[in-house]
Amino acid sequence: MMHRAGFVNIFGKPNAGKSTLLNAILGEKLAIVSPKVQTTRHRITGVLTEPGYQIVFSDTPGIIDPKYKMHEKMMSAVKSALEDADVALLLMDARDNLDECLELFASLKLKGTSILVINKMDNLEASTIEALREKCIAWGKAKSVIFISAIQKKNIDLLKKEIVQLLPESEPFYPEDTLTDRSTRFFVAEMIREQIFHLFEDEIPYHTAVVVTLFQEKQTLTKISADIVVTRETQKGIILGERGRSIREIGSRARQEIEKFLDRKVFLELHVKVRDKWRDNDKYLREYGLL
Ligand SMILES: Nc1nc2c(ncn2[C@@H]2O[C@H](COP(=O)(O)OP(=O)(O)OP(=O)(O)O)[C@@H](O)[C@H]2O)c(=O)[nH]1
Repeated sequence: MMHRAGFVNIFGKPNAGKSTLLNAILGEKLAIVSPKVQTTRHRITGVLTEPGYQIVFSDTPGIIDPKYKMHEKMMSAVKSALEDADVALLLMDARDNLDECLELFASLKLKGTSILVINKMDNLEASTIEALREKCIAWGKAKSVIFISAIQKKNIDLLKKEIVQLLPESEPFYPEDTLTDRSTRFFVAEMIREQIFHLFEDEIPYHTAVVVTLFQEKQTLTKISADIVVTRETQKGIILGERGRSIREIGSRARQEIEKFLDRKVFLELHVKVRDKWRDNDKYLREYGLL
């Protein structure tokens, strides 16, 4: 039987549901999902291996202002990801302005084939879906148009089938049991960062990076230390909370998530560090794995 394999990039505006879709397809919690925008800083690659095919996914950051150096890096990641993909999933929220999204997608220099994926169909009436579908098909720039609900896992199998059809004939790129080529440390850092997103409003999460400084597999548990890096002393105070209440909360929630992910007991130690302007500094960005 012919084997297909290739690279697929999910592309869309912040909050379109890229991380949720990736998780729905892979069935594992790989990318962090949060109702706030711009939580995805890295190119996360998930690998789906099934009989007859292998799909290598990349969850690229949404479109954003190159306001900070970090954002410039994210934008260049978006560009290269688009260039080297066999298939691009152009993902949009069904409630976003259609014309605006289509214009945006049309402006991308896509090399491979693209599928227009309209997410959050659970928010729409059937008649609205049909009207939208007609407009999308009339656009004509995508190979196909698929409505999904990433959160309810609706039409995910249909989408997978469509992707596979568009993949080139190729041997698999990764061993069969590979789920991702990101290190466990990376996911651990993301899980800690996710708790910061859940616990703090406004500015704080955007000024925060998490670096895992120690990852030790002991006989009965895994010992992990991590630094939460912020830009100002006042932010450090907020992360710590009154008598360390907030950081204990972050630690206990993150530990539970990490234990589920690693499927073993975890001892988690968190420290808060102040690094002035870390987001504009190449040295720090490299250290935090953002370069
Ligand atoms: N109703 C509904 N909400 C969804 C669906 N998919 C995602 N969401 C929600 O939309 C929000 C954004 O989802 P994410 O997956 O974090 O979006 P993203 O595109 O990865 O966002 P960034 O990380 O900011 O680039 C979250 O609150 C999700 O729960 C869906 O199918 N239906």
